[in-house]
Amino acid sequence: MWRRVASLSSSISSSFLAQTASRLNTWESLTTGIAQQAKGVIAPKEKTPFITFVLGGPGSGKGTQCIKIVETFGFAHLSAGDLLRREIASKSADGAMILNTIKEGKIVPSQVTVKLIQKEMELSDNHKFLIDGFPRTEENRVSFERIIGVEPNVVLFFDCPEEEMVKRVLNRNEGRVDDNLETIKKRLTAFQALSLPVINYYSERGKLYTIKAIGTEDEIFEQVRPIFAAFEQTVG
Ligand SMILES: Nc1ncnc2c1ncn2[C@@H]1O[C@H](COP(=O)(O)OP(=O)(O)OP(=O)(O)O)[C@@H](O)[C@H]1O
Ligand SMILES: O=c1ccn([C@@H]2O[C@H](COP(=O)(O)O)[C@@H](O)[C@H]2O)c(=O)[nH]1
Ligand SMILES: [Mg+2]
Repeated sequence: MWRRVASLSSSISSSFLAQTASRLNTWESLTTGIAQQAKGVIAPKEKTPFITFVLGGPGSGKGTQCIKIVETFGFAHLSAGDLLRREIASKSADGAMILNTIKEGKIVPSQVTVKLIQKEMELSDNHKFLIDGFPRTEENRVSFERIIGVEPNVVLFFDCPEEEMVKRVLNRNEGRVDDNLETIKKRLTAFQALSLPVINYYSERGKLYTIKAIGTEDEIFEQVRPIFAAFEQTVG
């Protein structure tokens, strides 16, 4: 089971710990983890987490390529959209709010999404994560760093022409409430206004890998493969 507490020595600075101590929820999860480890309840973490953010507009092929990355490189796939749809299906307290937000092509409050991602990471046996469709805004990005306390190692950007994205989404046929022309237009606008700044942020920090997301699924994966192959030795 992945525990962020176990990566303290390698990825969290002492100043981060001091900041974290002032945030009750995070501190609780840290201290609980430490106490459990001291009691031998959970195994100490053996590997540092390796985090990939998978970004791109609606229908750019993020989910499709994530399946291939999982098959080939053994990552855990956490789709933020799927986690939110699961909340709707489970009729949780946030379900109705999430449904309305998705129908409107808007972005769910960061705290809600980050908590869902955090829970999945903590439950996972894996240390290699593909976080698909997140962060969608600068605020999402900052929240993730603040709550989870780590930055991504790699950020993939599936760069796809709008016309192609619209065509793919309208043909998807999975019964999604947001796969209609009206919502797609809103999602594309949100992507341009809110998500591109996140992509630029990671580009400036040398973490961005841009994939030309046109062609067959296999052709696109041949652009993705060498990125993870290059990390395989070090990541495990
Ligand atoms: N290279 C491709 N060529 C044609 N169709 C594709 C390609 N890749 C994916 N698709 C199809 O396009 C649709 C959208 O793909 P996918 O669900 O992977 O996109 P996504 O980026 O995850 O979208 P969203 O952000 O809306 O979840 C799916 O029906 C998928 O099968
Ligand atoms: O981090 C996120 C991820 C998704 N959303 C909302 O869900 C839909 C669908 O997401 P997909 O990644 O396309 O499955 C998206 O349009 C947003 O409304 C979100 O708010 N935050
Ligand atoms: Mg998807």
